[in-house]
Amino acid sequence: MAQELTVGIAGLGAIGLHLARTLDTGVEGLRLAAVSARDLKKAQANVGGFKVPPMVVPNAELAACDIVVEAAPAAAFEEIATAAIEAGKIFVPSSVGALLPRMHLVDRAKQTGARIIVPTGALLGLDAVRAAAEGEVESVTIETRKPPRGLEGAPYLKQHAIDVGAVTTATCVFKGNAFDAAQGFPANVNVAAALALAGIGPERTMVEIWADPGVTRNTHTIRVEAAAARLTMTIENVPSEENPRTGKITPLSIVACLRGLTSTLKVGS
Ligand SMILES: NC(=O)C1=CN([C@@H]2O[C@H](COP(=O)(O)OP(=O)(O)OC[C@H]3O[C@@H](n4cnc5c(N)ncnc54)[C@H](O)[C@@H]3O)[C@@H](O)[C@H]2O)C=CC1
Ligand SMILES: O=C([O-])CC(=O)C(=O)O
Repeated sequence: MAQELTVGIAGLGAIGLHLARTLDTGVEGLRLAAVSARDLKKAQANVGGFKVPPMVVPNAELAACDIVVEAAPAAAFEEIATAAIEAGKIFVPSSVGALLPRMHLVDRAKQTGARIIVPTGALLGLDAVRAAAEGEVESVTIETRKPPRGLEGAPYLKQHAIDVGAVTTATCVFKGNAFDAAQGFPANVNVAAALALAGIGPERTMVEIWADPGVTRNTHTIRVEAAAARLTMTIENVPSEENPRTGKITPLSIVACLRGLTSTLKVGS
């Protein structure tokens, strides 16, 4: 049998707590060893009833685990990522947008032996996008539509004095590349960052963000025009109760991603 890998999770919100609970119920080849959070006392209470309670540690100490999953706000990304990468571990980011302006971490990982594994997260089809990007790709676009409250608090909206609370019809609030989208909407379009990394990069990947009172789900449509194929794919994510910005499928995607690190049978590229 393959060796068991220990997992550390940074952040116990919509993604992290769900993931922690799933690992505690038992996932072959993986053991939840440690968690971190902003409020360590609250974290202790959250995991206290687990079958096998993990250690509650500061962010940097998660790097003692084989795999570090970041599921914290983007502002905490650098501390969590740096510790894991310096220690040569497997780093699985949720705040993928925060990786785009820190691509030096990828170079550093090459030196330390760390790996950075970006999960598909709230998106779909990154296997096909990666395959297409092995050949010629003309264009990659993503259109994100969220119920207005799923965009609340984004720095771009504040800078441009856009009040999504007042939106009554579908309104395009951003059009630009994935790099700028990730900076302006750090808690809303990590999917665009993941798409950019899978395909043709953050400068060439084009993004539209819509505040749409007509949708109840966080909806992402990817369009890829490539020499080998044309892709059009849509995912409609049920917003999680804990954080309406985050689709419920996100922690499930991370569980699937972690299983892929240890499973004998792995499906999809
Ligand atoms: N890759 C993807 O497809 C997706 C990524 N995300 C991103 O994943 C990240 C986590 O999302 P959610 O779980 O929905 O957020 P959340 O807000 O529900 O949970 C974040 C947790 O981190 C904790 N936290 C705050 N500061 C911290 C610190 N300095 N160190 C450690 N923990 C800290 C908070 O107390 C909270 O419990 C966000 O950046 C979000 O934008 C969200 C949805 C999809
Ligand atoms: O959950 C979603 O639909 C997408 C999301 O928040 C993100 O990409 O950050």
